Amino acid sequence: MCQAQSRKILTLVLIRESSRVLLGMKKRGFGKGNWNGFGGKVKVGEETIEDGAKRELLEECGLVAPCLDKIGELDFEFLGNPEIMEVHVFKTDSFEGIPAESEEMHPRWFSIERIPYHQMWPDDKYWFPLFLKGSCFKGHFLFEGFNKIISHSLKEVETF
Ligand SMILES: CSc1nc2ncnc(N)c2[nH]1
Repeated sequence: MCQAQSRKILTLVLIRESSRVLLGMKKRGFGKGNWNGFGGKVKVGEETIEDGAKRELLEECGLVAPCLDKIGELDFEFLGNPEIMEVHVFKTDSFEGIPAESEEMHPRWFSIERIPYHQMWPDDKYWFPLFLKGSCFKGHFLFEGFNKIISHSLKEVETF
């Protein structure tokens, strides 16, 4: 008997300069202890998913990003959980402000040669290199628990 599946729309923003990427150490909640992009839920009443992404970026590290480029869509599924996380991934290299710590996140710049994959979600090592080379991508990751990927699919796409 298959379970009905529902989807939760989430955002993920990566701030990229020529040779470095801004990541945030998640201080609490889901993903605590991982270096993540910035993002989270899209609120009811927010015009677009991109608006939600901009709001989360500002809340989590104090940066204002006037425009975000959509670069990816990642579906995360967890064994036994019918709710699929549909994560819309954005990047930008233009922002205002200085990265600041929040209750959620401790921001830090990482050289693109030294991305801390051992302290990131296990899926990142698959799609982050596509982000770093400027590709757009679509992927699906099936997790058992939060640390084991049972299966995944990932493809580069022309554009969104
Ligand atoms: C639940 S799987 C997941 N992978 C992720 N990669 C980067 N940032 C996140 N918030 C992520 N969540």
